[in-house]
Amino acid sequence: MEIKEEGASEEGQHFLPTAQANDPGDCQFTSIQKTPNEPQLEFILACKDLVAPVRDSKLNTLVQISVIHPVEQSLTRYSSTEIVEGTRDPLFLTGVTFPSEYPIYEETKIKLTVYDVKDKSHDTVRTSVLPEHKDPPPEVGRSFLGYASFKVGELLKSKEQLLVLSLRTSDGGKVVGTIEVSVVKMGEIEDGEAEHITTDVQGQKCALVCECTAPESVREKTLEFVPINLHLQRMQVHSPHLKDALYDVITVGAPAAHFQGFKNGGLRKLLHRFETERRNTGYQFIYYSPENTAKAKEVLSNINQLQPLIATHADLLLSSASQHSPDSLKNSLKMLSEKTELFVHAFKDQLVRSALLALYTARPGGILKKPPSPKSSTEESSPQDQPPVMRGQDSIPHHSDYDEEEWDRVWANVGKSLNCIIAMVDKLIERDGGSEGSGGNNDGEKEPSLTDAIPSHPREDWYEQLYPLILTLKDCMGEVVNRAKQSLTFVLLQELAYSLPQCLMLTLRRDIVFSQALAGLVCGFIIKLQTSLYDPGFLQQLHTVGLIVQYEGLLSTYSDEIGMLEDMAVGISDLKKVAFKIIEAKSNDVLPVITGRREHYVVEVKLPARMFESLPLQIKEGQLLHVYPVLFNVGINEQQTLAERFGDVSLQESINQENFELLQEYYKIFMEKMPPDYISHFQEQNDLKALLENLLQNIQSKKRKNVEIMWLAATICRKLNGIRFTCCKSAKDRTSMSVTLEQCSILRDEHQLHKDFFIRALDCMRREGCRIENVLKNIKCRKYAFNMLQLMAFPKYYRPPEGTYGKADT
Ligand SMILES: O=P(O)(O)O[C@H]1[C@H](O)[C@@H](O)[C@H](O)[C@H](O)[C@@H]1OP(=O)(O)O
Repeated sequence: MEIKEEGASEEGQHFLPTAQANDPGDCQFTSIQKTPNEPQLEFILACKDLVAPVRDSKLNTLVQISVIHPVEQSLTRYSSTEIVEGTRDPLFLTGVTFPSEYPIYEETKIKLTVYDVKDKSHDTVRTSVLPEHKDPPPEVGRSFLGYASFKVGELLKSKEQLLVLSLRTSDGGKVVGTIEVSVVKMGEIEDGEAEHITTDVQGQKCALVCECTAPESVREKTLEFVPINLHLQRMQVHSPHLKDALYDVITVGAPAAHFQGFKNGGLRKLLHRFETERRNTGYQFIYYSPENTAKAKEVLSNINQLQPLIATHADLLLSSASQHSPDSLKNSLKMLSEKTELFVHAFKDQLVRSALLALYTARPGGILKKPPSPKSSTEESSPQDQPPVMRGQDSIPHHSDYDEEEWDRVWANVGKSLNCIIAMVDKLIERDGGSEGSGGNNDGEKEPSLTDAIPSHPREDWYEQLYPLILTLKDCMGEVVNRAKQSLTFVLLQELAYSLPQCLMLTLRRDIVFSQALAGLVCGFIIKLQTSLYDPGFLQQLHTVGLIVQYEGLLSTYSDEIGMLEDMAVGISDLKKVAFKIIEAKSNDVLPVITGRREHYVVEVKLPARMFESLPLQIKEGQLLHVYPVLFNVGINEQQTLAERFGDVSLQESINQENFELLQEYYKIFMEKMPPDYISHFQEQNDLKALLENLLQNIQSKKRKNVEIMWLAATICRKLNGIRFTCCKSAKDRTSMSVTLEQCSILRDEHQLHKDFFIRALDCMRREGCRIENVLKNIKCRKYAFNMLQLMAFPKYYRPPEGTYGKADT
């Protein structure tokens, strides 16, 4: 994998005011020779023999880079390296880059301060300008180890542009190790000389890249999101007799959270365990199903909408009453009744009831208070059956006081209050000489007892009669809202309280894996689109069915690769949430744009006008184009032998079975949605049904290292116009064996490669072809990283020729 440093720290660029940077006074300083647009200065850092403050304790080091400008003599924090853990000789991958416009001169001094970081969570680096003699204030979570400084000129003029400086304690006395500063020569990385830099330098784990391009505070471990060794493997076949043909396979390292490691397994297992634990957790956390959680959110949202509406309609009713207007009174009552009924209906679910009990059980204690109750004006002194109502936080009853029926009564009180209002309105209108009642409740029924209980008032004031009833309705409603909000929030908190920390870790892992998978998919989709742009059958398939995306995995179900495969399986499955949209490019910028959130992403692919014009209308109109990802895995190396003899291959078996079903489902949709004439021609050419049956038999046969599964899956994918991927851990060794074998098989099956030449062609591809270049690019050595012993465990056609493999430092 390559790491490239790009650009320079924006943080650093903002420290000095522009006026100062352009100050003619600066000309007295010696400028650094440079080519326009190239960084002015780039260097990398390494420490040696660091002395830990406490003997034998581990060091997690970071270097803070500060600049002392020759005019100001003030110290400006410029950037810092990544943290390198657990070594006294850290080599930092994060370089230091000063862009061409940054005002540094040979006289500019650079100060390097080395810290031991104890608590990474505090390690946000703040920018500041300090007087030179002042050290930065102590940082929480890190302790100062030592510092060194040098002038830029000294570095540039040093032998091989390398300085080895002693690191000293702050009083300048004790030496606590050395720091090497080494200039990166321009073009070095572009020339490929630095291609051997990997994420794991001499055992030092590092996940940072392009550090200098972003302010340190917003660095989030960039490299974790980058796919490993992503390439397009293309075979183009020219033949004097047959049509030319093109075969593409995207090769990429397994999308997995490599940096987090696989000690606890991968996503497939972790997600499953998380769900199970959540469900089975006992008393402290109550498990609510996703449906209940959704219901709680829905009820809360209904309450928030309806409560103010009801209050408004209640006020309108009072206003109609004060105007003594029967029609307006009836209308207001109608609206009030409708909304109140909706409100009451919202609580029909058992959830609030059970959540109230759960809340009560979780937080015993509190004071019981008398509830408001709906009553007509005559009922003031004789409430019958009045339920106690809890108010606010302190209202949760003692255990012995809890009355499970109470909620029903509180809730029913709203309905009763409404009925009292209806009865009163009827009465008032009736007494006012109106001949019709207001209609009672929804069914046209009145509550006779309530109506009868309202006494007659000559020349009565409607407002005064209705006001206390409206107040009671609002009170009763307030009581219901209080309880419902408390209990439903409690439901939502259960989920959060239990799952938040684990959920965040899992989400991060899933995001890391997904982003790697997505990068590969976007690449594969764009390539497929470009190669098939003038194939009408393909375009029709694209918008009517969508594309199959088939991944071939070569990971073993043993040791770390189990977790890798578990990550990969989830990452690939998550790709079904991605849809593509093709738009016309309006400028030269044709980079794809990804929008959306975890549940749904849209990738906009831009095509130049001429190409865009040739697309079917549906695609031009922006129809979303879907993908159907499937993964088939067959471990082939010595680790898989161990898994088969002493371990467990069930992960591979279930992945293959599940994905077979997905593939079959795609085939079904394909057959249903593509036009009949296309299908009849397609069937004449390909017997997909037989291939699928054969694949299923092989999946179920439990044969060891059954590579037939991969061959069949790849063949089916090609016949279905799909996008092909091949993956192993680093996509350089096993992947190389597999894609070359696939290419030779295609030449044999589709392009008349004679069987006598099969092995020769295969060896030749592996020895001379682009895969050995891929290996060279990755590890600076033309050797597949296999030894004899490993190869003995490989299926026959996966062994490279003599001389192309051996001990290689990967
Ligand atoms: O490209 P890979 O097959 O994942 O490379 C493996 C190789 O197969 C194995 O023999 C060797 O010991 C290394 O583990 C390679 O993995 P790296 O990720 O270290 O390249």
